[in-house]
Amino acid sequence: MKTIRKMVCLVDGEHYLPVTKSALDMLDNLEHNEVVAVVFIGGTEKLRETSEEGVIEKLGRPVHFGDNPHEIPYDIIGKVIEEYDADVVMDLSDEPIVDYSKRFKIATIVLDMGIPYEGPDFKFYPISEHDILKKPSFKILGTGKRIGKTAVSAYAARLIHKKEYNPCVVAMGRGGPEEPEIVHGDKIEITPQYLMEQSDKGVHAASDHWEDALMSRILTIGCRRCGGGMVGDVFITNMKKGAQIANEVDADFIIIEGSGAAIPPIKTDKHVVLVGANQPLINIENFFGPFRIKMADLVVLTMCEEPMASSNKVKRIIKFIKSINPNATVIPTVFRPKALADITGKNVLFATTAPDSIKDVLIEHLESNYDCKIVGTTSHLSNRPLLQNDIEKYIDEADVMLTELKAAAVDVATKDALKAGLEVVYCDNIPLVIEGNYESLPEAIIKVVDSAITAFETRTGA
Ligand SMILES: Nc1ncnc2c1ncn2[C@@H]1O[C@H](COP(=O)(O)OP(=O)(O)OP(=O)(O)O)[C@@H](O)[C@H]1O
Ligand SMILES: O=C(O)[C@@H](COP(=O)(O)O)OP(=O)(O)O
Repeated sequence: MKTIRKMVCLVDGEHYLPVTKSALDMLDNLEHNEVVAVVFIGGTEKLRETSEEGVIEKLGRPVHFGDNPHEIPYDIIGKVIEEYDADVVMDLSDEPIVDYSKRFKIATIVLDMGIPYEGPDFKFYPISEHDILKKPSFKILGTGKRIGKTAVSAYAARLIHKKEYNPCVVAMGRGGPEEPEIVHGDKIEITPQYLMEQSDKGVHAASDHWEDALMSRILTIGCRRCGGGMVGDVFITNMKKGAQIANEVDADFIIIEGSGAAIPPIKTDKHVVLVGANQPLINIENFFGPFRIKMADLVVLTMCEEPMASSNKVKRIIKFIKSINPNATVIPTVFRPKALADITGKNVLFATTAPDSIKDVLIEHLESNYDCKIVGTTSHLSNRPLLQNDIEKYIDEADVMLTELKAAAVDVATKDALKAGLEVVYCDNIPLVIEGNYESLPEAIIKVVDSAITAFETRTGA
């Protein structure tokens, strides 16, 4: 037997009330649907009856109003959903009361309460979350691709390990394995030759769980996903299986890592949200950027330097994040490369996915910190033909291929370098907090870990 859907409808004064009433009656007459309440979200043009009592009488059901008739009562929408324990919100309004941006704001509120938001030609679903983890956990999600989720995930795993908790990472990626794959970064030595063997077997050996395992030397579990919706759900993923494996392995804290702007469909105790200051402001401040930001206990704002982001842009993003999620800690950072093996005095060919515009900063950092010479750089690690051209250009001058473990790092960069007799050294991206009055990143991460452990213990009585 299907249950009845309790529906809250959003209506306005830009529709003639009898027209709105006929839509409400129609929705009410649908089998399995009950309009439990109406929220009046503004407008006057078609109202002959302007008193609240008059509108309630004309619509024939409970109607809720905000204090200011010229503003959408976002808070009232949330309260009404709660009061009526609604299952869905149906929007019967239109321009000029709602526009695209206002609808995304409404959607953010509704979806955050775990129910769908519908209109005549759209339906947004809340994200799915499997409640299956049997250990304390947090998840790392982001507002876009290549903004540092993996770098921060690996950094957090190392910190947690130092605290003598035993973490594992479950990562999903679009190049992940058909069946969740365990990489024992804690036990095996992940050498370039070992990664080549994996790659020759058809494995995407530069997938995020390999990167996490190499950078942090902990156990990781790799999963795949296809598709990413606007809110953050994926179309398919084997992450549920991956999370179940995490319950069984020798680890006592679980980091669940997202892919692109897709949110891992696994319920966790806390959330770390990565936002790239290099991203267009519209994607951070509008659409479903705020939905992700509101989930955060900690926001790591990455790429906070020129030319990716001016200091004014960074300040504006921090202010915006604090305005919509005042409880979250916000830490602005930049990334700097760290070689995982000695490259002192070597001639280095550096392969990265970082944009060309930051190349000189990264070269300067490597040369001054490692006393090496960067004889060539390619920022085409994720474009195989261009990468191959760049490698051919510089390979004769280099002793070492220094590469991030991403994209074509194994099947092209490592392979070509080994073939040419070069040493291959992998490179991590370390988040550093920018100058200013900000919390320490390690402390903020450990705070999230501790609060996740407390939340887990409270939730499970453990
Ligand atoms: N100083 C910098 N400025 C801009 N980009 C940088 C800088 N340093 C590193 N990067 C780039 O930042 C990105 C960080 O990638 P990271 O993998 O951590 O992000 P992600 O969101 O997890 O993506 P993926 O899942 O592909 O690994 C890389 O492309 C790296 O080359
Ligand atoms: O493309 C993706 O799904 C991952 C990387 O995938 P893998 O290479 O790890 O499979 O990158 P992200 O979007 O997290 O920045």
